[in-house]
Amino acid sequence: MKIKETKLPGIFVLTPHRFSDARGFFSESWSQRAAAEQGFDFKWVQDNHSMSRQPGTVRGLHFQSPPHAQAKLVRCGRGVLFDVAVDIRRGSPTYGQWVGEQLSFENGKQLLIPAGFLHGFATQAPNTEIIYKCSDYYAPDLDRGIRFDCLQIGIDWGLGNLEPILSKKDATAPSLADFHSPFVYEE
Ligand SMILES: Cc1cn([C@H]2C[C@H](O)[C@@H](COP(=O)(O)OP(=O)(O)O[C@H]3O[C@@H](C)C(=O)[C@@H](O)[C@H]3O)O2)c(=O)[nH]c1=O
Repeated sequence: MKIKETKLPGIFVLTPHRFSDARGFFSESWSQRAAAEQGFDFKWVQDNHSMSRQPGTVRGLHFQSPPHAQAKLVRCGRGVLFDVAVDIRRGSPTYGQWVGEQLSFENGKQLLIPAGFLHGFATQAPNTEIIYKCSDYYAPDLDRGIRFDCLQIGIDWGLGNLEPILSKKDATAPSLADFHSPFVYEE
């Protein structure tokens, strides 16, 4: 497993080794032991899987509030997507900053996003599937969102000419300016 921190401290790209042979490949997509050797201490309790039919589907930006905040480990099962994390920890030197990584079935990359960050993604191919581990269970009352096109964050989703396809909830989400984050930065 190759582990590389992104330009946004706290967000990592994990690339599992693929053992290829005539049949295809094998990889360990997560190893608690390998992660512990890197100083990571995540315990996953829920796996999510969603599929988006149309390229240009944007889901996000989402987070769950404490006491059920979620860390996430995200990968692409089929197709291609642009996965994004945004720092929303109050007092963080990188508050409001974002990082994006292209995740695909082909490249096998995973994005590790701790609690305290927004998560969202845009699909770049038909029928794209995302699979992600979560460190806490879904808590609908604590499910929150920020606009994917919030000007203060300024994410370049790489949509080109595609009109973003959003859920109703995401289309009416507030921007960062109208938001008091429940997360506080700890050094
Ligand atoms: C997130 C979630 C949703 N649901 C249900 C609620 C709803 O009826 C249906 C669709 O939910 P949503 O519209 O919120 O799905 P979606 O927009 O895909 O939400 C997800 O977006 C990505 C970016 C994340 O990071 C996730 O944490 C989650 O917020 O699925 C669950 O049962 N469990 C879950 O964990």
